Amino acid sequence: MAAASLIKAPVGQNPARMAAGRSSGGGGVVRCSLQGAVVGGRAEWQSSCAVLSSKVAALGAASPHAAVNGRAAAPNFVNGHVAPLVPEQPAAAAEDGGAVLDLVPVSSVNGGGVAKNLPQPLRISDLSPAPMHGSQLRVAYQGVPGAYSEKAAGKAYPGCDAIPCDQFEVAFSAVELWIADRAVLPVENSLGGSIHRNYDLLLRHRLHIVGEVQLPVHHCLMALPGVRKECLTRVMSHPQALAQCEHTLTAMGLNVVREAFDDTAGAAEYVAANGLRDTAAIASSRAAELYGMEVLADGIQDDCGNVTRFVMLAREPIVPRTDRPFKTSIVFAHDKEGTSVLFKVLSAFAFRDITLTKIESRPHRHRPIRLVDDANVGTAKHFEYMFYVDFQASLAEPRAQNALAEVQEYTSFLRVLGSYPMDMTPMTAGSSSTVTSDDSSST
Ligand SMILES: O=C(O)C(=O)C[C@]1(C(=O)O)C=C[C@@H](O)C=C1
Repeated sequence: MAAASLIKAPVGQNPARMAAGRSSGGGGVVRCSLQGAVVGGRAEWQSSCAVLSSKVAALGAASPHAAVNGRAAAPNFVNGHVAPLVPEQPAAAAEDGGAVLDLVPVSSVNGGGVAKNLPQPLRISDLSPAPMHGSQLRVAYQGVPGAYSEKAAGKAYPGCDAIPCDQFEVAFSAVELWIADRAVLPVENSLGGSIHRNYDLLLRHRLHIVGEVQLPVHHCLMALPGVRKECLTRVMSHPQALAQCEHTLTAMGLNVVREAFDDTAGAAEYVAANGLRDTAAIASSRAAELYGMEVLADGIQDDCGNVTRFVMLAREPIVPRTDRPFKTSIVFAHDKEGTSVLFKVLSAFAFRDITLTKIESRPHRHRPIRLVDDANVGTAKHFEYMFYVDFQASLAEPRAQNALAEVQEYTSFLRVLGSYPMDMTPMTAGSSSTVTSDDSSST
């Protein structure tokens, strides 16, 4: 299988998992047809399933009879990365009108018909296990119980087993090492902006974004029972929380030292555990309950619309659909000087009426990216900046696939971080309605 990989593997990535290539000649894509797939290891099997599912779904879009399980078109999609569109193959029609997905290598086919006496061919329904809800999922988050990340995990996967981690990196590793099924991590806040650390980690790890939650964040100022505001000389919390309450603290006359802590609830726990009667913490009301702190002021965030966006991460991507609003996150880089690459990339979306919801540039000069060439030989490449873009379209939509195929023309590195349901729950403070999560079993 020739490998003209066009979506490059960042440093530390397994290039085999980044198989992608052009439809014209020598594609790194695992070449499949609906009549059967030449499958190798698990990763290739998954890639061929994803590519086949996109073709079956495209057939489903073309004719009502070929619709499979009512699912709309799935993306042309390999291991979470867009594979260029491959020419459609005529599908073998099953008796019930659904397309037959023959993923099992057949030893003999009599006269072009389906092979006899072999295991039944897999169907799309076999590839999409029944949705598993939070109650059986282990979800890693950064912080201790009472952190907003814990609340976000519960919103994303109601009833899940939330696993506290002392660092964001540990949450990523917990999923990669099968200790957790998902990770839920904050990526931006409506007041404090992006949480850059996690953008960098998204690039360095191979997890996929499979969902998002928008969490209204309602901060409380708290201290040990009986401590009065006038006795305070210090306020501790997560830097984001301190930034989100800066003006209110000043307005309250608390011109005291601000001290950063790993997470909001951790700050409350620390003050309580050490009996600090000159120190307050900024955290959630649940943290106050958990650690025996008294709330001195409630709702001290500078803006009542204070919302933090979290993303849900998994080892495998979901197969995007078009039956609900989807968002797609990508990261790209280029090494072409002065060729208005950004303008061309943004126009690839604008001319297809695709709305962008985020653009973030991250300096990357000193951290090489591993690029994989046509012979699967990796070389380290330095880019001045990595650009993160979120757009409102599903990879199941041809306009999104075609936009990304065009973006690939302009960039030296492109990776799809995920295509996932948008969190459409109302953004009222304290709203805790559940979000459409990735509806997949723990993978
Ligand atoms: O410290 C917490 O409680 C977290 O969940 C982290 C975090 C963040 O990193 O932004 C999440 C939501 C709030 O914006 C404050 C802090």
